Order: sequence, then C-alpha cells, then structure tokens
Amino acid sequence: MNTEIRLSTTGKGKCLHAVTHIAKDAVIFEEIPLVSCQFSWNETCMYKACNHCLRPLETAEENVRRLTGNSSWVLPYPQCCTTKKEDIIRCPDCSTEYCSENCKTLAFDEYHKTICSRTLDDRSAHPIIQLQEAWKQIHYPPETSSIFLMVRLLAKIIQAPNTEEAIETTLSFCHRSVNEDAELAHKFLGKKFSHQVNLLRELIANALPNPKVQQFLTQEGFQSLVALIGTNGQGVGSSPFSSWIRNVEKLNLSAEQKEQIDSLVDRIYDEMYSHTGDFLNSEGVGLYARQSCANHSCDPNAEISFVHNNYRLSLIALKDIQPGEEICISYLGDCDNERSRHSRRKTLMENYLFACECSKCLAEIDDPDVTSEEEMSAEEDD
Ligand SMILES: C[S@@+](CC[C@H](N)C(=O)[O-])C[C@H]1O[C@@H](n2cnc3c(N)ncnc32)[C@H](O)[C@@H]1O
Repeated sequence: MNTEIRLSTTGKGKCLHAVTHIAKDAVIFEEIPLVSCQFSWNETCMYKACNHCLRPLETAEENVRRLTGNSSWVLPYPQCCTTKKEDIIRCPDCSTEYCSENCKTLAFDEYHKTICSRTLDDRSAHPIIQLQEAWKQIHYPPETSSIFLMVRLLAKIIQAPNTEEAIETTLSFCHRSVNEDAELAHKFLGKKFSHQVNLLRELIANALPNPKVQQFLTQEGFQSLVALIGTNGQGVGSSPFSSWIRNVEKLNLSAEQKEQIDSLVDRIYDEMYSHTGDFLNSEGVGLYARQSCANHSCDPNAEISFVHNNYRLSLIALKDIQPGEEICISYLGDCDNERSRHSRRKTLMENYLFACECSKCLAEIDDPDVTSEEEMSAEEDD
C-alpha cells in the first residue's frame, strides 16, 4: 500500500498520506464504492447504465446517435467500443438492467433483494417507486446527489451478515455535529425543498420497515445520514463514447488517420453540445471508503478519474508526491481553484461547511479579502 490514513494534527480529521514516493501521473490506488447509484433523472432521460456499476448499456455509436439526435452517425473501429450488449441481463422480478450476471448477483446479494419492487405490474404503488417519484419532483437536474444512495446503504445494512459491522462502516465516514448535519441536509435538498426532508424520511421508512435501520430513520438520524452523503458522496460518470475515444487513441494509427479521428470527434462533440448541452455522461454518486479520506486542497496533488468506464475510481497523482506528504484532491471546479483565497474559502464554507486550511490558503493568509472578478461578474449576472 502506497498510502495510509492518519489523523490530522491541524483539525482536518482523517487525512490520506503517501508512504512511498509516488510519481506524477501514477495511479495512487483504485477503489470500488461501498455503495453507488445512478441519478434518477439521468436514468429517466435514457442514459442507459448498469444499475449496479454504472457501465454503459448502449454502444458508443448508439450513444453518439442519441446525444446528437442524428441517426446517420457511423463510428469506425467498432472493436474499440467496450459495451457487451449480449451480456446485459435483467432482474426477472422488476426488470432492472445490469451489464452482466456478476453485477446482477452482486446487487441482489448486497441490497437489491430488499428493495426490488418485485412486480412488473402496478409499479406505481410500490413504496420504492413512490419515493423515486417524490425525489424527482424535489430534486431537478443538475443532480448532485441521490436519495437512492441512502436507500441502498440502508438495504445493505439490512442484508449484511453482521449488522453491527455494517453500521460501523457507515458511521466511519466523516460526520458532523447535529446542528451542522441539519445545515448540510438543508443544502443537500436545496432551499426550496429542504422542508420536504420529513416526507423523504417517511417514504424511506415506509419502503424499509426494518428495525435494523431505525436509528437512521429518526429525525436526527436521517439528517445525519443526508449530511454524511452530502459530505462524502463522490460523483461518478461513464460514457461509451469517451471510452471508445480512449481505446482508439491506443491503436497504432498513422498521422493522417489520427487527424481524421480528431476531426470526427470534434464534429460529434459539436453536434452533441448543440443537441443535448453539457449532460453527456451517465452520472451518479458513490461512497468510497479510502478516497473519502482525501481532504481538499486549492492546489491539489491528486485527482479522481473513471478510466474503467464504470464505478471503479482511480486516484491519479498530478505531481510527484514524497513519502509523508498529504494527498489532497480539489472539491472545487477547475476554475474555482484559480480564484482569490477569499472566494475559494467562501465557496467551500457555503457548500461544504468548512474553513479551508490547505497549504495554499495558509500561504495566502495575508492576502486581502477580495472577491475574485469572475465571482463578482457572476453575482452581477444573477
Ligand atoms: C470527505 S471528508 C475528508 C476526510 C475527513 N477529513 C475525515 O475526517 O473523514 C470532507 C471533510 O474533511 C474536512 N476537510 C477537508 N478538506 C479540508 C481543508 N482543506 N480544510 C479543513 N477541513 C477540511 C471537512 O470537515 C470536510 O467536510
């Protein structure tokens, strides 16, 4: 293992540290989530992905045709598409789709047995379907998290061979004080719908009437669970077209062939953006035990990537990292890290409720408290 988890001496809680030298661009580690799920609207809008691991269920060509609205696109090098449609399999009871028998079995054994709607008729009456509909009305795109991550987490506790151990694993993710939980739960649902937290709690309790998870379904317990997911949830994305591009790049092509591919890809992306906009991937969220220990830095030395085109996360070094050095990712978007210290800390406090203590913020401690120009113009636009 090239990393270890330590307790911070500066009040940041758990931290991830390098124990060996890690070279720039190296894969620091890979990890599958404790639990993950696709966003509800993403799934409803025909972003077809395995219900367990988020691997795309459409081919790269089908993906390009759907996102461009143009059924005449034909992709060369079809062998570079990794979707195996012949392996797709459904739950015989509720028709949920998986990329393979293995994912179907894993899902059933871990959580699906508890939450399968078990009927292909009158699905609207099932408590899980009612919860899904209520959630979609509360949480419009762009989605940033999902109530179904909680449902799966609780179902996993119910199905676990050792309940105590499963609860302990859940509670080992970073969690906060009761007041902070309430504020984080409020942010998770958004201002407009935060008062519906009780409706969601009741719908989940109705869908999972099991004493093993009652501690998470009291008012406080539920707020804490919502906050835990808001604090630790990691976005997951997969795309058959991106994976096809990565595989084509590995082919031994001539300079002329490479140029043709580059121009084809550019034309396809142009058409995708004008037909669909920015939402091109199957998107969801996952809880990752090791990655969730990585703190934020405004000058990160690592980043997260999904090169396997499913829920398997890779942590990649952005710089050479020395033994003992803390490994940090950025919780902010690319542009946000370039903003003033004041603006970065304001965004982190508003969205994640912490005062950033990263090395860049500490080094800039004497900078004047100015708001970045981009942020001022965004505020003016509002
Ligand atoms: C996903 S957790 C990261 C691991 C966390 N330190 C733990 O103990 O589990 C995110 C939380 O870590 C803390 N954190 C992360 N980056 C930080 C930073 N740059 N400065 C201060 N606190 C930070 C905040 O409390 C934040 O809500």
